[in-house]
Amino acid sequence: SFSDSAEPKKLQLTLAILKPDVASRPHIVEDIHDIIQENGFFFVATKHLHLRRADAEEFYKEHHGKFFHNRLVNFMSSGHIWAHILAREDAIAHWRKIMGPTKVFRTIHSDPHTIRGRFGLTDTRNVCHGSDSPKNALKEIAFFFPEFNAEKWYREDEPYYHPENVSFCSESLAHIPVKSSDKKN
Ligand SMILES: Nc1ncnc2c1ncn2[C@@H]1O[C@H](COP(=O)(O)OP(=O)(O)OP(=O)(O)O)[C@@H](O)[C@H]1O
Ligand SMILES: O=c1ccn([C@@H]2O[C@H](COP(=O)(O)OP(=O)(O)O)[C@@H](O)[C@H]2O)c(=O)[nH]1
Ligand SMILES: [Mg+2]
Repeated sequence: SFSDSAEPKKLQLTLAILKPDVASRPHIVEDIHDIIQENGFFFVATKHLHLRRADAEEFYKEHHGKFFHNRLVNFMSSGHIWAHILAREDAIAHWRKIMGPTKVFRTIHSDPHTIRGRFGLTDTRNVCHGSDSPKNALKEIAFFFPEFNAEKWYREDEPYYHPENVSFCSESLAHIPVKSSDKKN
């Protein structure tokens, strides 16, 4: 049954961001949300927000001192973004694969059918972000969704995330699992 918590955990969580270059273009956001669903990801939670400069500094502090750091932080705090907790088997690697390589000026030639290859503007304004390791995924999820308890999610929700057992709420941009206690038999 779906609720057997002894089942091995199948889904991995990652943090995806749609950056200000695309977040300001609703039709592209819709296309990317469709691509995410077509690739078998579940939307666990979504926020539409505007980072303050200091928050963008904090989020990208691993890049402090690099030549692109200042423009990256300015860019990331220049407008609204979408933050998504996504779940899928191998979510971290798969999301980065469909995003495509970082540098858009190369990616438009090498991987034109990836998300960055299709929609990217420049090496900075490159559409999207994806966590690069399980440890960073949890850190980044906590940054944007401090109220989200990953341990509790794995315990109470992950077993219910099956394609035939979730409904997509387009208002909140989240897949809502149907738990057996909610089902009217
Ligand atoms: N050479 C560069 N020139 C301009 N901007 C860059 C360059 N390298 C990276 N950036 C910007 O900094 C971000 C973070 O760089 P990083 O090396 O972590 O790439 P990434 O992991 O592919 O991207 P992200 O962390 O946003 O998912 C990039 O997504 C891009 O916006
Ligand atoms: O000191 C520098 C500054 C820029 N670039 C490159 O210059 C290009 C344009 O920068 P970017 O894509 O960040 O443009 P922006 O979005 O800032 O207009 C990119 O290929 C960067 O990697 C570089 O190699 N060294
Ligand atoms: Mg990165």
